[in-house]
Amino acid sequence: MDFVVRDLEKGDFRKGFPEILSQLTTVGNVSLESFTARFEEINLSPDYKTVVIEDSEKQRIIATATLLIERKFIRGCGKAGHIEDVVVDQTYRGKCLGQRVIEALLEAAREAGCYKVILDCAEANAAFYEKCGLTRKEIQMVKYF
Ligand SMILES: CC(=O)SCCNC(=O)CCNC(=O)[C@H](O)C(C)(C)COP(=O)(O)OP(=O)(O)OC[C@H]1O[C@@H](n2cnc3c(N)ncnc32)[C@H](O)[C@@H]1OP(=O)(O)O
Repeated sequence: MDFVVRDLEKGDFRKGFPEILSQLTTVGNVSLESFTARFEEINLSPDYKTVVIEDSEKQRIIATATLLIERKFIRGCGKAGHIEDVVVDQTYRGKCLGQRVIEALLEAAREAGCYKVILDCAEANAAFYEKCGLTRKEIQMVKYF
């Protein structure tokens, strides 16, 4: 099987990008137009990076994860990376593809000069992130609107 790790492209809408995200959470109504508008918006920013893995034989997106770079005042106006929306298609799990997308984002964060990368996850996924080299720290809090 031929797996390619690369940045998200406009054509990925038709290669199953919304479907892969629906294995993580509720995607809602995302049309090609709204996907394209959001893609163009984040593509202009140096502070967003969404990576995907494509099964090139099937031309399907089988994994994705996003890095957001926060520009801080603390730490000498340092930058912190936030990893979000990590998912691997259920038929491809256990093949180190999750690890590959995380490694790609950690490297991107390092290259962008981030002093740390953080993320929130369920207890059930903590061991996966520990395998990727992250460690536990503090707790998550939320308020939905
Ligand atoms: C910040 C966020 O977005 S959190 C949301 C995370 N995403 C989800 O919960 C969506 C549903 N789950 C998934 O998509 C996948 O199961 C993922 C992304 C969590 C893991 O992806 P996979 O490709 O299956 O993981 P991968 O094969 O790279 O695993 C790497 C290592 O972690 C281990 N691992 C993976 N998942 C788990 C787990 N839930 N518990 C314990 N160990 C795990 C693997 O066994 C492997 O260890 P090894 O190197 O010793 O063999």
